[in-house]
Amino acid sequence: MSNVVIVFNAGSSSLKFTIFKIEKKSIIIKLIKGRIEYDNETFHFLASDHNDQLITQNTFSTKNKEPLEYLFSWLSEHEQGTHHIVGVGHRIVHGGADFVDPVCVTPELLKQLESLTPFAPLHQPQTLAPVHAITKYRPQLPQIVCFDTAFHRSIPDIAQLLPLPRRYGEKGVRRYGFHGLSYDFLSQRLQLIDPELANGRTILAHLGSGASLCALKHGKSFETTMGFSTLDGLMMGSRCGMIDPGALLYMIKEENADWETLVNTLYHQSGLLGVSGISTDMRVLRERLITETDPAIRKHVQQALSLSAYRIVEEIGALAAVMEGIDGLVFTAGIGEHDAELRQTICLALSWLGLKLDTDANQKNADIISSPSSTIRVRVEPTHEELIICQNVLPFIQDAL
Ligand SMILES: Nc1ncnc2c1ncn2[C@@H]1O[C@H](COP(=O)(O)OP(=O)(O)O)[C@@H](O)[C@H]1O
Ligand SMILES: CC(=O)OP(=O)(O)O
Ligand SMILES: [Mg+2]
Repeated sequence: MSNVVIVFNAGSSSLKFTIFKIEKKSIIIKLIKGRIEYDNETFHFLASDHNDQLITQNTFSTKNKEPLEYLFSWLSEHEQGTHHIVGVGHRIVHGGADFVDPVCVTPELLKQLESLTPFAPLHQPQTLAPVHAITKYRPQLPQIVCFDTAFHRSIPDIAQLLPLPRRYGEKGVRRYGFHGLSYDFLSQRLQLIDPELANGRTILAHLGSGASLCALKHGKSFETTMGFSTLDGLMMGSRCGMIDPGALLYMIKEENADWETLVNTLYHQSGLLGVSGISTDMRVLRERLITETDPAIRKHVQQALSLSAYRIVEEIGALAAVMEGIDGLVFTAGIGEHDAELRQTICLALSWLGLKLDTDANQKNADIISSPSSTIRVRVEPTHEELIICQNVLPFIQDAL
């Protein structure tokens, strides 16, 4: 019987999970990886084995089945008495000012984390949902939560302030930063494969459905593009990123926009979707640029792609300025790992800094995509938020291993 840990990585567009086998108390081996994707009143369940071979693919109506209940019944069938679940790890998007280190779930802790929902009104309930589900379906399992905000606690105090009246700061309205588990993983990975970048001035670019940059200086987060909320910084799949707050004042005054309308506009209808009018999904937009025959639609798709790249270049410039230079650039997450075209646009725009792209290596999604004479080393590195969460779970469950 193998001891296994289940890790949940709930994000804006899906709930990913990974099942890890734990050997000799500390060796982590990936067994199964899967995701649950929500689509109106249905959910899709996909799972693949350690060789990334698809083992299950199903679609259900949420009226008939609760996704996590299904996951546990699937697990019971699938494991056939071979797996013993010893712990569960979760990504929680917001730890507020108080939670930095991973912590074991208690009813009291859950209440405290729920009280942070006003700071991340969409993500906090999404990332807490699997915690609630396990409390319901497997209450005996120890659950450990890890925070997306934690890695950014090293950002200088001055950069954590928002230039608003003091009373907002006192209520917790300040800059936090997100995608910290991804950045923590990458900084540890760089320590192994490229210590010079890990300890130098490196910009980590997490480009997925949600997107942000982290300025990694001497191994720590020095600045990041998301701030108070997951709306800040880069343009994303359906989120606007940084915009002039005057645009919100306009929506409120001229269109009587209420909270729900603003949430829907800024979180769900903006970004790539808003500008293209077509999709939140980078792959769909790339395809559409090739197949679309209507020049007006093509123009909008092209503008969405160009604006997304432009905003990344702008923010790289800002982060390089506050770090007083840049030695490395690392692309990660769905878009960062796979979209050679976007990486090329960004890298060409940074050639004035001495960045030289190896276009062949870039097309192949190679580990290093800059040429040897480049002043900035550019890497493509898959992120693994689930692995870092599993590592964080292990100290809590040593007695059970
Ligand atoms: N081969 C690819 N080329 C371009 N974009 C891709 C590719 N594969 C995935 N993506 C994009 O990555 C994004 C999703 O990234 P991901 O990191 O999985 O997001 P999340 O974890 O936030 O759900 C989508 O926009 C998707 O189109
Ligand atoms: C913090 C955030 O934006 O997360 P995600 O990319 O999962 O939406
Ligand atoms: Mg993600």
